[in-house]
Amino acid sequence: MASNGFSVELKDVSKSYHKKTNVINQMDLLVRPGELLVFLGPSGCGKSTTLRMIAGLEKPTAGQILIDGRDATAMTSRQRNIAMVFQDYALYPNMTVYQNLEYALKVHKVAKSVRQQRLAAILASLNLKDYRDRYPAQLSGGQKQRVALGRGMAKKSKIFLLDEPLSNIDVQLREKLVISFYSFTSKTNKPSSTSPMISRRQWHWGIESRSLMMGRFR
Ligand SMILES: Nc1ncnc2c1ncn2[C@@H]1O[C@H](COP(=O)(O)OP(=O)(O)OP(=O)(O)O)[C@@H](O)[C@H]1O
Repeated sequence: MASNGFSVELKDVSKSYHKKTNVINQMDLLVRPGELLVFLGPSGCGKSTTLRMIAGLEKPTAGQILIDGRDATAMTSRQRNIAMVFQDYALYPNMTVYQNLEYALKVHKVAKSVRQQRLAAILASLNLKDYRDRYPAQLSGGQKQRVALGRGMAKKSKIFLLDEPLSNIDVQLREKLVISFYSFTSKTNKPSSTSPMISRRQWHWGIESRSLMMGRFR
């Protein structure tokens, strides 16, 4: 597919903690740019571990991870160009919603006018306009998850790793958010569930899923 998003490839990857039985055993996986992959499975089967290895937060015990076709072993998190939304949100407690979203853009030296425009659109699409000046401690779990999701959207990362990003969000809002998220990360900017690359059925998997990974269209 013509795209400048990043591919993710796992080759024969295994992972054990404390030299015990493998949590992940010889896993092979290829996610091409623009593809969306959802991990489904029982608690403890290794979904988060897989995402954490791709993000560089855990090292595989064996095997190789390639990001954009390059060995990820020596890559920093920034070089991997990954946005990861964690189960625990990982927001900065001393920053407001707006500042949390803006921080990533400041680090990447995005101009103020562009920041303002992009963040206004993200706040609107995530139903967060009324909360922009609140601190994380003043938000519900679902509102915090939306801020964490917004941060990945703001950065326009090449790869999104979302670990239970929607578990605290009610069903109606889930669908709206997934479509908003898709439109922000897609080249076409169409919040369409009829995209040739992602079928409606896959969207429902995504919406209901516990962990999901998506490459970015662009
Ligand atoms: N830091 C760690 N040290 C030791 N064992 C760990 C560590 N992190 C995870 N595990 C174990 O590895 C296995 C896989 O955990 P992981 O968090 O990847 O599962 P999961 O599929 O994401 O589960 P859930 O759906 O409950 O979040 C579990 O048995 C867990 O107890």
